Amino acid sequence: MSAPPPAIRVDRVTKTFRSWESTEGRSWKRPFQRRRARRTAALSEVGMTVETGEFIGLLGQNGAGKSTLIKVMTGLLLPESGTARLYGLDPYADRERNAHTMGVTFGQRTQLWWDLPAHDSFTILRDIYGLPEAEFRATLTELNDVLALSSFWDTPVRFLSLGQRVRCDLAAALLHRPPLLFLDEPTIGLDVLVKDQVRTLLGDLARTGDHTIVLTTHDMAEVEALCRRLVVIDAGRVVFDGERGELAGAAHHRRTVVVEFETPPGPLSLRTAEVVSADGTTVHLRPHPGAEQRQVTDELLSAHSVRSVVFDGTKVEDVLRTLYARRPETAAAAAPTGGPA
Ligand SMILES: Nc1ncnc2c1ncn2[C@@H]1O[C@H](COP(=O)(O)OP(=O)(O)OP(=O)(O)O)[C@@H](O)[C@H]1O
Repeated sequence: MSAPPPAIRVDRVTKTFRSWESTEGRSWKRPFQRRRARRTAALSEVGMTVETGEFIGLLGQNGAGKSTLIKVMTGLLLPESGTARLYGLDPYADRERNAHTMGVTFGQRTQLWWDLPAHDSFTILRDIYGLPEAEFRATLTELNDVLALSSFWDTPVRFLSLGQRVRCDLAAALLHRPPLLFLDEPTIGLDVLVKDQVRTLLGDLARTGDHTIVLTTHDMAEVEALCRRLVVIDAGRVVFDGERGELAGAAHHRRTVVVEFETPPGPLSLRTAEVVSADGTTVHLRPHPGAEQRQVTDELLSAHSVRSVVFDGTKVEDVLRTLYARRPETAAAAAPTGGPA
């Protein structure tokens, strides 16, 4: 018997957007200004496979292509080349079947009926998914315990604050208990307490091993708390796909060390690190590639009176900064095409 297909398989997906830009600058005085076409390669030959039970962080700078990839994976957009499959099914052609197995949130945009109270949207979704009443009530009670929705779920969605709306969107995505979740910035606009609760909820779902979760976020604390595997997109291309702990090596990221000496150490020559800067008793070092934290500390302590040694730059955020800085041109993917229209 062949193995079941992975939860997600994306193979060489490319998506280019065409838009128009003025060649003469914007002005209401020039309504018939000349325009030229602009091509944006939002995704270029993107590939990845996500097995059932994985929780991946899909990361990248603004405009990197994360939302476009989620739209392709969820069948909202057709790629111009390449394929996407969810449990072996085409997300676009089989979107009705897939709707039962996946939940999607787009933090920036609501999936709820704008003029209806959120609770009415939940009831409509109950009917769309054919959920038994008892199951619907039990799930909604659980979600309400975590997301505290009941004080505003009778208010039309368009009157909700961003944080309230995002919480309702999250509940709508989880209502039919889908095994596959695409969460595009699910905690945007949430206060710290609700953010913590959502993080706990996602962590609990992940621990069951039954849920496959793709999370995009600009909150690196969230990534460190939840995601073991990271896929980093830059200018529409996958530039890293691996364990979180491997990211620093792949980015050639070197941490810095801030050493506070008892007295100014004078010129320093170390086997394990180079001096980046020195100011009185404070010295910034950069460990040589391969030098471990303990080796640097041992060398410092063996020859000097040291007050403190702080290793910096170990966070995902610091490593991503290094990774992005390695790219020659930030806007490499966007290029004007053709002449004036
Ligand atoms: N409908 C569209 N028409 C034209 N260009 C688009 C369209 N949608 C996205 N783009 C462009 O495609 C690129 C990728 O956009 P996308 O929304 O996927 O980025 P993102 O990584 O999700 O960014 P962010 O973190 O800011 O949400 C951007 O340059 C964006 O301007």
